[in-house]
Amino acid sequence: MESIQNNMLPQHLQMNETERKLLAEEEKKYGTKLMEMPKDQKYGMCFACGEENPVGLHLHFFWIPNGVMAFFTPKPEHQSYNGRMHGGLITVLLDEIMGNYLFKKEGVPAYTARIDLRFRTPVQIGTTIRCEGHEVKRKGRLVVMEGVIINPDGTVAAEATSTLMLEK
Ligand SMILES: CCCCCCCCCC(=O)SCCNC(=O)CCNC(=O)[C@H](O)C(C)(C)COP(=O)(O)OP(=O)(O)OC[C@H]1O[C@@H](n2cnc3c(N)ncnc32)[C@H](O)[C@@H]1OP(=O)(O)O
Repeated sequence: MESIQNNMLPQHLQMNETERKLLAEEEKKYGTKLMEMPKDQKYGMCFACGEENPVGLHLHFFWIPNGVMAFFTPKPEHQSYNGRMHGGLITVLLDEIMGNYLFKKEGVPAYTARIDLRFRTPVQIGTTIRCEGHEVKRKGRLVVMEGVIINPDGTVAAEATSTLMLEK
């Protein structure tokens, strides 16, 4: 269960209170507890999800029907123009949510071969955004995924389509 796992983690790896509250709201919406994807020991230095990376984003991913969800609250060190989250880091969130989902689902690394991304509205530092990803189609080892980031007011902050190659 997420809440038990979260409490057992060191403070800097835990989801914050707002993220936990939003997770509970999503669970209410889906009518079920959402299971967290296990952390991968082999890739502990991953910038987006690794627990061993001292400057990482320490994301937590949850299975949702046909996809994946995560929350992120950008800090001052994640900005570009004052108060606005850096677009490169928004790209990291989208790349990761699509790639990590495939990795966990298939059990082999999924390498991003292409990512097309549209920044629609700014993400403000200190706000909690919701990231979602789901599979669109596949042909052999090539998989097309879609990802979206939603601001607290429900507006789309960014959306992306990526093509990933599954390792043989
Ligand atoms: C917990 C651990 C953390 C998990 C994190 C996951 C999230 C992060 C994901 C990433 O960001 S991975 C890092 C960034 N990406 C890379 O480093 C990938 C670098 N590129 C490569 O390694 C290779 O280009 C790649 C493996 C993607 C493909 O090379 P291959 O040599 O295996 O394939 P090839 O180029 O021969 O193409 C094979 C087929 O795929 C097709 N293809 C390749 N790229 C394509 C593309 N982008 N769109 C459409 N088709 C594509 C290509 O046309 C061809 O079709 P055909 O067989 O029909 O001829």
